[in-house]
Amino acid sequence: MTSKLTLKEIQDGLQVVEGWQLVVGRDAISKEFRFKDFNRAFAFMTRVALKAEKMDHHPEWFNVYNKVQVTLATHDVDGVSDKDFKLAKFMDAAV
Ligand SMILES: C[C@H](O)[C@H](O)[C@H]1CNC2=NC(N)=NC(=O)C2=N1
Repeated sequence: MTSKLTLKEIQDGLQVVEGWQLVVGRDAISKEFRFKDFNRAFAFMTRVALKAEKMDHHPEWFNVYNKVQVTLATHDVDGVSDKDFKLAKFMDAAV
């Protein structure tokens, strides 16, 4: 059963991942990834998409050229869950 993390749990989780921030005014975490070019950005998105589908947990993201803006939240609990931090850790390692 996925549970909604408390603010303290989210803040603790943010210490473990790299460069993620709490979205002001929303229960979500966010990070901007920058790459050398579009191909590398899109290859990253492809790797993450396959993992997200396997996890059945999907990012909200926006890509323009070499930048990928990612926001993670768990709709099922209307907040942030461990699934978001699991995907965030995967993304940090998948650059
Ligand atoms: C039906 C499907 O399993 C659910 O809607 C999954 C799909 N992907 C998801 N992705 C995210 N980010 N949060 C969810 O709660 C979620 N739920």
